[in-house]
Amino acid sequence: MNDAIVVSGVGKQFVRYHNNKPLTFQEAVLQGFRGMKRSDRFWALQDISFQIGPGRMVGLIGRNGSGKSTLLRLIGGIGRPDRGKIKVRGRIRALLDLGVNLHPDLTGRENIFINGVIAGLTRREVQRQFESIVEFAELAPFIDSPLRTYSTGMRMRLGFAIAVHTWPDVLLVDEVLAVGDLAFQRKCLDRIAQFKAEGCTIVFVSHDETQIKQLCDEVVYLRQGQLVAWGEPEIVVGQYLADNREKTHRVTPKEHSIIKTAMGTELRVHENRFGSLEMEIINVRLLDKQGVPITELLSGDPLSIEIEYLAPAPIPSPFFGVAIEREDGVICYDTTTLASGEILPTLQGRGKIVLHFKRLDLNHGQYYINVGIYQSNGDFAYDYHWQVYPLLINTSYLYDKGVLKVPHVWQFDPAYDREQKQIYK
Ligand SMILES: Nc1ncnc2c1ncn2[C@@H]1O[C@H](COP(=O)(O)OP(=O)(O)OP(=O)(O)O)[C@@H](O)[C@H]1O
Repeated sequence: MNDAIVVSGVGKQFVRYHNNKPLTFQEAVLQGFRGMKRSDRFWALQDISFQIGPGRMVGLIGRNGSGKSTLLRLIGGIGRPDRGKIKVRGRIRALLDLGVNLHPDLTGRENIFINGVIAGLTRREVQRQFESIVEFAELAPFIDSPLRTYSTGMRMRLGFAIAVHTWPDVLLVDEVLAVGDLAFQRKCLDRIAQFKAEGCTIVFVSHDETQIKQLCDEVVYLRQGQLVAWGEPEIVVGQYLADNREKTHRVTPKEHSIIKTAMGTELRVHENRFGSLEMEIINVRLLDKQGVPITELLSGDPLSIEIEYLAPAPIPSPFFGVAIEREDGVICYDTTTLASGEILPTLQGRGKIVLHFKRLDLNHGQYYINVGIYQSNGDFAYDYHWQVYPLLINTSYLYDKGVLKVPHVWQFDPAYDREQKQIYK
């Protein structure tokens, strides 16, 4: 076999415990002993088969609880499949629960030595790598403090730094990039890209489809423990996103009162409004640099998009998205709080979030600002307003083509020909 990883017919069962277990004998009698069965078994993974060639980078995608981490753990040798087989060639390094093996009472320095050795390095190798690990983790001033004085982010950085200073043939990465600030995430991604360039086989779990599409050669899509698709990132991620959109359609209530926005558009579910409405967008304003509500903007001017929301019950870490769509359906720009590295806390009640564009260099034309609030994993939208907020972009010159109006000047040099002739004389 030439493949680095072969997963064949893998199934994994877990035990699920029930909450309705009777607490007292009296309750058990009242429930007719139905709740006495404390648990049952379920398949977290079923009949999963795929192969990964050496040096390939493969993304695992799927909704919450679809089995991604379980699969990654099994590939990493943590637990055994109940059915089927997994074969991995070479030394594996798993970036799963970073920081789990770090000891709180030992200093950063001591942890580097112990964990380096656990990861298969000799003491001398750790010694040689030490400075580089500390530098990567950006922890030099704290390296002799006990780990319990570190923040979660600092521990993660140390865990990641130790892990990436070993030389694996197969690297397993589970969502670790959601940790730390944007600059550190960038550094982790660069390091992973370097591993890839050095021929390391990588399996990568992420909820960020854009990242998956950018980095991976292949994608495996899991749904409820089953393999839905495996192949080209563009196609498989496309299928995953289409499924998510379908879920948003499914959770959108059949009927809801029609609401008129401040701009005068009627919001109608299943027409221009989609989502479970557990959390609602109650007002959106497009504002110019003076904070004045607008529906027209001069290309190159700043624009702020103010979104007011209402969450009657707590909503854990939702994310907000804004897309600029041209009248003909071309998505000119699409961004989310998540993509910008903003992890929001649990939100409840009324609140406001504003997205500021320093300048909007779009070409002249009619656009819409689409606005959405999404469940933390992007499984579905709580509320998504499509083609509700119009924005007309004006430019002083109407003959340019394309989506962008890139600031530019033409510079003509009449002396060029004369100068060239002199040079070649
Ligand atoms: N040790 C365990 N015991 C019992 N059930 C488990 C265990 N580990 C995972 N599960 C269950 O198995 C299913 C798959 O979980 P898994 O963590 O692999 O999903 P995931 O796709 O990684 O989810 P997420 O995106 O939330 O991390 C879930 O229903 C989860 O509750």
